[in-house]
Amino acid sequence: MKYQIEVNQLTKAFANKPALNGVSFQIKRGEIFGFLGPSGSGKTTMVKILTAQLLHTSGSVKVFGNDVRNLQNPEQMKRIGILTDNSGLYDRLTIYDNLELFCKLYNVDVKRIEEVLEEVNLLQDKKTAVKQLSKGMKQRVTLARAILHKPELLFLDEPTSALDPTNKQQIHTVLRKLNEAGTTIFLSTHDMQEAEDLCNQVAFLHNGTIVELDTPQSLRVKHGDSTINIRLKNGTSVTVGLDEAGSNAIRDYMNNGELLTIHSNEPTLGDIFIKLTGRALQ
Ligand SMILES: Nc1ncnc2c1ncn2[C@@H]1O[C@H](COP(=O)(O)OP(=O)(O)OP(=O)(O)O)[C@@H](O)[C@H]1O
Repeated sequence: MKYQIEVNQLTKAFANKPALNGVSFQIKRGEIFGFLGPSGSGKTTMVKILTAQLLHTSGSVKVFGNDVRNLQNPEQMKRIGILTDNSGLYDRLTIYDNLELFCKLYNVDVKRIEEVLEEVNLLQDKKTAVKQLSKGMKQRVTLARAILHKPELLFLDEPTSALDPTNKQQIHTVLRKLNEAGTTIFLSTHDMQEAEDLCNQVAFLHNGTIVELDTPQSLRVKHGDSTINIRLKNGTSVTVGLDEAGSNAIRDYMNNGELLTIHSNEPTLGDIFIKLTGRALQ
């Protein structure tokens, strides 16, 4: 099996109104695939379709090489983990007791609870009731629950939305480690920095259609203007091209001791999204 996920000409309509239209992409094992789009572009709908919670209108969707409906089989369902904004945690139970319930559901040894809480940096809080947790801590419990059964494929729908930078970083660290250990990740986000930091491949979603799909690096090269910005010690700035004239200019500034800093003018993913769609992701 070459791909963990294969989507071909997918369409999803709600009451004849299309939410996703002609969407195609493939995700290889071990990738972190970013599905980027502003509010209402169809990200959650895509996650629900890929996790067999919602049926698509037309096109084909394969997960682990089989029709997505195979995920309704509990044994197949155990191969995936899902984190959505609907946490499904029991507020009055402790972190540990919440995870214990899921251990029973997934037939996972309770020894795994301490291991997973260590991973999300919550071991010392295991006896705290969920209702007493901060938003960031709660989200880390939700992540712990999603990875409790060591899924091969993890779906994350806006996992760090509205979290502070520290909690966001902690979640990113966990995701990187999981990915290094072989977990494939489908990440829906409107946070372009998150996508730059984590993803091997990104799809830009606009009004239910993919308008661009590539590696972040290739997108930056494709949509960049191939120039370098030079700041000189006298306070002025100069823009030069990535050509012989540009390199001669840089060499001269260096030889004359005039050079202060050099910056590439590569666009961010956010810049590229605005260029393609005319609107910001946030
Ligand atoms: N159950 C539903 N019934 C009718 N329309 C729906 C339903 N679910 C989603 N939609 C519509 O489909 C479109 C895509 O919604 P979706 O929730 O997938 O977007 P999103 O990118 O996840 O947005 P957000 O970031 O705000 O969660 C929207 O126009 C939404 O109103």
